[in-house]
Amino acid sequence: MKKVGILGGTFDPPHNGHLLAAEQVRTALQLDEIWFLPAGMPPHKKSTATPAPMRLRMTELAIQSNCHFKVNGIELERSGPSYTIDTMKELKRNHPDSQFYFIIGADMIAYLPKWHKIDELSRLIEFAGVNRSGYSVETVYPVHLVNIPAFDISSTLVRKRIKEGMSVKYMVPDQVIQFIKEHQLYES
Ligand SMILES: Nc1ncnc2c1ncn2[C@@H]1O[C@H](COP(=O)(O)OP(=O)(O)OP(=O)(O)O)[C@@H](O)[C@H]1O
Ligand SMILES: O=C(O)c1ccc[n+]([C@@H]2O[C@H](COP(=O)([O-])O)[C@@H](O)[C@H]2O)c1
Repeated sequence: MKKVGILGGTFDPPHNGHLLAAEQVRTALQLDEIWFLPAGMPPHKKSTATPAPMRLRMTELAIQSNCHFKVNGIELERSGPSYTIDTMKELKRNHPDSQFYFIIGADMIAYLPKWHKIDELSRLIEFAGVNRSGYSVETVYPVHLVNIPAFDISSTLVRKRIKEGMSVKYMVPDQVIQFIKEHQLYES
């Protein structure tokens, strides 16, 4: 069986906290690959400001330097909320030779009780959880915890800094910064 980590996210934009978490989980759990999964319409966010094709492209640019990282656009092909259970059922059907670990930060660990069909989902796949500043990793759900050097950064912070004209170098991969500048994202 191939062991595959899935990092689902809005990636508006992707940042080095995502890359750090993915690489730490990959090595700690000896996963073969990490698939970055941009969410079409994230279930608990009302709207995403940036169109899906741009978030997909930024995610492709972000992962370029790691040969174990791939991007999977499956959720962008579906309309309606991107429930993880639907995605993972489809991925399992299409890749019967793979065992999936869904990677989540501590904010999402806290939110697990509210996930759609969470009991069924937690029987279907494994969860890998990473710490994140300001959130507890305690949960009643079975989560493989991976302790990472906390990088206190979020897409919200990146968007805010760009809007205020502050540097995001070393917070966001250079190629993503280039894309953001070319398309004048997050400036207003
Ligand atoms: N700095 C970080 N450290 C660890 N995990 C993170 C970090 N940033 C994001 N994650 C995790 O990555 C996944 C995708 O996150 P997402 O794309 O929503 O980024 P975000 O920074 O949380 O965005 P936003 O600020 O817009 O809510 C989530 O499971 C989230 O918990
Ligand atoms: O399926 C659900 O109910 C569910 C609820 C909250 C979050 N998720 C998934 O968790 C991942 C991280 O979410 P977000 O909003 O932090 O980008 C992303 O892949 C979401 O689709 C999934």
